[in-house]
Amino acid sequence: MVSTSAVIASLQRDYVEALRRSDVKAIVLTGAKGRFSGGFDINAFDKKPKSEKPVSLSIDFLTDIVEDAQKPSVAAIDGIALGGGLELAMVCHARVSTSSAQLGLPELQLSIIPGLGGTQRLPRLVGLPKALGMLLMSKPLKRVEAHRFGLVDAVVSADELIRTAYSWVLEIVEDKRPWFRSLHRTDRLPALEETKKILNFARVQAQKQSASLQHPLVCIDVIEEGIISGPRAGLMKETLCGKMPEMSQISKSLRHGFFAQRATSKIPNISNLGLTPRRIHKVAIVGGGLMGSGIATALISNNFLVILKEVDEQFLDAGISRVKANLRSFIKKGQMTKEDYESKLSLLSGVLDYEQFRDTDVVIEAVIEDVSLKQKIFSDLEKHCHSNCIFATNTSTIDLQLIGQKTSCQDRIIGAHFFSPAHVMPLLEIIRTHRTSSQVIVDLLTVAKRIRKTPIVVGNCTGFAVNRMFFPFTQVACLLVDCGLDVYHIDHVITKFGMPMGPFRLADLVGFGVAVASRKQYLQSYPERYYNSMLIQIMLEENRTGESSRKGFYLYDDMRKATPDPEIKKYVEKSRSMASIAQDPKLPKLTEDDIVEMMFFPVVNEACRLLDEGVAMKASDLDVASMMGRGFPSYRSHSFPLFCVSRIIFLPYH
Ligand SMILES: CCCCCCCCCCCCC[C@H](O)CC(=O)SCCNC(=O)CCNC(=O)[C@H](O)C(C)(C)COP(=O)(O)OP(=O)(O)OC[C@H]1O[C@@H](n2cnc3c(N)ncnc32)[C@H](O)[C@@H]1OP(=O)(O)O
Repeated sequence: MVSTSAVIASLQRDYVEALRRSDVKAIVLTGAKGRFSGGFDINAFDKKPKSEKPVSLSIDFLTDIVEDAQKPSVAAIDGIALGGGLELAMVCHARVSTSSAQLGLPELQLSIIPGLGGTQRLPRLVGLPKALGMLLMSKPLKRVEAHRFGLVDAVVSADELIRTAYSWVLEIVEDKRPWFRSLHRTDRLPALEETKKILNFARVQAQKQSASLQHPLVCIDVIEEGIISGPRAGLMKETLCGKMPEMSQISKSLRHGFFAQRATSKIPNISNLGLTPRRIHKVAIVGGGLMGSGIATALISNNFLVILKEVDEQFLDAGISRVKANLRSFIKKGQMTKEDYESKLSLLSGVLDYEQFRDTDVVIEAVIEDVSLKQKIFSDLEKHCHSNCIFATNTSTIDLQLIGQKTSCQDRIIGAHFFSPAHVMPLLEIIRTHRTSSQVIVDLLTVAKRIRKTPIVVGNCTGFAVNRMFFPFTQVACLLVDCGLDVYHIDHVITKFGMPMGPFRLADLVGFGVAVASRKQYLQSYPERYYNSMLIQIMLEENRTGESSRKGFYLYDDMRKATPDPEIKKYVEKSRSMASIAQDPKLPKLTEDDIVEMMFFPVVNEACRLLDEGVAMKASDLDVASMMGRGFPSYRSHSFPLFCVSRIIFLPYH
């Protein structure tokens, strides 16, 4: 792979040469293989720049040489123009794109300040509100919108792209078209007062979106500097802010996450065998509950033919209604059109028996966590499906060999553990036994990519990887409460650390019945490191089941708003009296960091065991599992270096 600095150096050399040559009137910049540019090589940010002198590519090259040149340039954009790629295109004096083009500045999702003038040129081309939305949400613009907002000057077919760009740039030379230097445009910038209002609103939104991250606010400051003090001052501030050490630490974590996520489907002795994924067209789902309907939604949304089997009409209607509700939520979020809704729903059919299973390519079982029921289903599937059909189970904990015990096709049995809600959560945990065939794994990896899930392939054990890694999380929380710490203080500290919710709010969401059932599995499998708190059991016995009963560790109103419940004091006291632990007077002095470490160090230990036992193949897979399966804050692996399991450290087990 050619290094970024080499690419930039050759671009600069060729550009200067083109400007020098008298036989060159104008310049067209374009990409290769249907892509303009995916942006800077993200790896380059870990390399120390050769020269100590801060060479500003943005000013010395792009602005002074390209934009202020005596010869016009036009960017011919096909495919993606992201990050530095779009910034380069915006330096040109016009932009022509194909209808497949995607143009965006996704840098902030990596805690990188767009460093080639994007913070100055984008607002001047598309207007301040649109530019802020694109930058802060890392949301690209596509064809019609890109043209409507003025990011591109024309949208043509791929065949016409270069020819149109050539004629466009020559018409600029002949003064038949305007010669815009986007850095100096002001026609799309609001008045100063309006600018301040828009920027302050953006600051509030950025804070709401992620209070702990500074780089979105820094980016807004850089934009503001350019509008108030002039675009060149903005470029200077952009260059300086791009080098802020604290942001580069967070960026290091986010860039690790970017590559780790892409590395999960690289599985030694599986993905490098050259196996061709088989055509998967029709998928059957057994069980139309919360998970089954979510999985069905994910599949039909990505054009799979799906049959949903339930035990009777009532359950089937309920399952299909859940799928419809899920699709409507996509429409509400602007992720699906009303026309799409009908076409996707037409891919789903409900059944009450196995008759239509004969030509299914994959079956995903998603019934309750009952071993004998699952065994019966797999035995029936073997009778009704063709001999290459893949049998997947959505179980979150049960040993796959147990599930497939009553079949003779263990090579086709695999785990497809979705995370609730299955049509939203990005992670798919693929569990293989030592008998699962490589072809079946490759096929399911392909399904995962098609439904836009990030797969991690793990071995077969109680809890697999994600739930096993995090089972100490709730254990320690209950231990700390039995030792005297407050339930809501623990939840507050963990939420403040960056988790989507604390362990007790999570227990309410999952439901106490599931929590108690899965704990039994862990007690059987890992008795030596199991803390048997009675807290949840006590509450379950008094019909507190969590969010579903509107009473758990919190009280819930009709809008699912959680409010601390003073009533739980009696359960906590009963649990403490049953625990054989003396109240620790030092406990109230625990700092928030102490609590975070006590909650996460055992998780890191469990992660290291998963690696040591070969259940997980790469530490970075477990980083991805934590971030995408449990919402561990991706920007945190730097401040909690122990957690970034890639740097394995065995810790004394708390
Ligand atoms: C000159 C020395 C530099 C020293 C540093 C000093 C800096 C000073 C100046 C600052 C300049 C800043 C310029 C700019 O503002 C900053 C940037 O441009 S940051 C990068 C912005 N771009 C992105 O964030 C895009 C990220 N990529 C994607 O979104 C997607 O990959 C894609 C491009 C849409 C393609 O998607 P897919 O087709 O699904 O393919 P994959 O995602 O699987 O990717 C395929 C393959 O490519 C690797 N890859 C993709 N993008 C990058 C990238 N930007 N850098 C490095 N590698 C990239 C990806 O990891 C996959 O690799 P594989 O797994 O196949 O090995």
